[in-house]
Amino acid sequence: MTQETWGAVREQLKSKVGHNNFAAWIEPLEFSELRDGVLTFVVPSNFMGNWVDRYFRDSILHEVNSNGHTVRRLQYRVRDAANAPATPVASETAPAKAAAAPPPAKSAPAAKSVTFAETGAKLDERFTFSSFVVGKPNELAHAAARRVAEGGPVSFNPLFMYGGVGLGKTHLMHAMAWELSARRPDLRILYLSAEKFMYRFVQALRDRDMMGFKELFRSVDVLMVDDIQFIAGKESTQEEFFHTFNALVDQGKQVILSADCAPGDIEGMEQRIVSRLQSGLVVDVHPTSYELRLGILQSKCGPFGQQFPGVTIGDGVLELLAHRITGNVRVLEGALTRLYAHGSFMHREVDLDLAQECLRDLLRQSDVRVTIDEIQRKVADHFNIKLSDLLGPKRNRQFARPRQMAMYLAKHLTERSLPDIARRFGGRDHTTIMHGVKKIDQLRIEDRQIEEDLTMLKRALGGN
Ligand SMILES: Nc1ncnc2c1ncn2[C@@H]1O[C@H](COP(=O)(O)OP(=O)(O)OP(=O)(O)O)[C@@H](O)[C@H]1O
Repeated sequence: MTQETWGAVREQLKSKVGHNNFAAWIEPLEFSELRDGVLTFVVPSNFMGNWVDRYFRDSILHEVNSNGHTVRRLQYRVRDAANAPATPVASETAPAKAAAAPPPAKSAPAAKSVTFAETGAKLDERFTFSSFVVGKPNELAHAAARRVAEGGPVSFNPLFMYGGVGLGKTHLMHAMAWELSARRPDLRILYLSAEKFMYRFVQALRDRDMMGFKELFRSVDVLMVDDIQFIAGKESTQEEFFHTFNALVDQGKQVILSADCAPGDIEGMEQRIVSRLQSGLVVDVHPTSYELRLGILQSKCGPFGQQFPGVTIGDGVLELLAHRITGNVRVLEGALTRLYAHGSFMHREVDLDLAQECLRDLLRQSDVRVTIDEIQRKVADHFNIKLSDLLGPKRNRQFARPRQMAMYLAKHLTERSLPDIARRFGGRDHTTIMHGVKKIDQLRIEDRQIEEDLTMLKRALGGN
C-alpha cells in the first residue's frame, strides 16, 4: 500500500464516517507503512490513536481490505516528540493515586517543557460528549461545556458548573477535556480534583518548592478543577488557588470548575474567591427529569447489553426505574447493573416482576411520600377545578370523577387508612372512598383517558 492508495481509501471513508468525524479523526492520520498485515499510522497524540482505534478501527479495516489489501491490525505511533508537542491530558481524582505520582516540581524543568504525563491516571474513556444525554434540565450546562470545548476565543472564564451528587458534572468535565485535547493537541490541559490541588500544594510546601508548583499550574492553557468546594475553609490552599486563578485568567487562559453548589453557597469560601468564581458563566446541572432519566437509561442499555449478551429488558422496566429512582444518575446506573446481572445469572428476561423483586430496596427508599393535601391540590389543578369543588358535595361528573381519582391516588400513594382518607375528603364515610377507588380501578381498564390522567398525576406527584 502506498501513500496514494491510502489517500483513495481515506476518501471512501469520508462518506462512511461523515464529514465531521473525517476532519477530526481520519484526515490527521498519516500513513506510515503496511507490513505483515499491520498497518501503521503516525498520530499527533496517544489519545488520538486510542480514539481512532476504539471508534473507527472496524471501518478502516473494512475499507482497506475491500480495496484489495490484507490488513489484520492497525497500529499507531505518536509523532516524534521533537516534531510535535506531546501534551497528554492528565487526570487526578483520588489522593491515593496522587500519592503514587512522582513528586512534581523539584526537578521540574522550565515551564515551557512541563508535561502532565507525570500526574498519572487517565480520564474516564466513557465520559465523552457522545455518551452524555442532553435534556431540558442539563441543556444549558451542556451547551456551555460544548462551546468552551470547541475552542475559539475564551468566552466564559471561568466556566463554573454546579449540581448535586451524581448528576454529570465530572462526566461533562472529562468530555470537555477529551474534546479540547482532540481538537487542539497542542494545548496544555490539566484536569484534577480540588483535593489533588491541595495535595500538590502541601507537597510543594513540604518540599520547599513553591516555584515548581507555581510554574506547573501557571503554564497550563486550560485548568480544570473538579469539586472546588473541597478547598473551602482551607485558608492557604484557597489563597494559592486565588493567585493561580488570577494569573491564568489574566493571561487569557481558560479555567473550568465544578462544585456541588453555586459559588455563593459554598460555606467557608472567601468572598473574594466567590466573586471571582461568579465572574464568568455559572451553570447549573439540574436534577434530572423523568424524560432525561429515561433517555440516560436507554443510552446505557447498549453498553450493558454488550457486557451481558443475551439479557433483554422487558417492556416498562426502564420507565419504572426512571419514574421511581429520581435522585441520582449514579444510583440509576447501579440499578441497571443489578438488573443485567440478575437477568444473566437467572437466564431470563428482566421483566417488571424481576425488576420489582431485585430492586426492592431502591424502590422502597425512593417511594414517593405524598400527602393527601398534595394529591388533592394536584388533582384540582390538573382538572382545572377549585379545591372546594373537589372536596365539596357537588355530584356532577365534572367534579365527582376527579374526586374519585384523588381518592384512588390517596389510597395507592399514601399509607393512610380508608377512614382517615374519608375524613380528609370533607368527612365522608369510608365506604364512599371504597366505592370511588373501585370505580377508578374499573374505569382504568375501559377508559384510556383515565389511565393517562392517572399516569400524569402520578408522575407529577412522584417524579419531577
Ligand atoms: N446526562 C447524562 N448522560 C449520560 N450519563 C450521565 C449523565 N449524567 C450523569 N451521567 C452518569 O452518571 C454517573 C455520575 O456522573 P458524574 O460522576 O459526572 O457525577 P458528578 O455530578 O460529578 O457527581 P459527584 O459530585 O458525586 O462527583 C456517571 O457514570 C455519568 O456518566
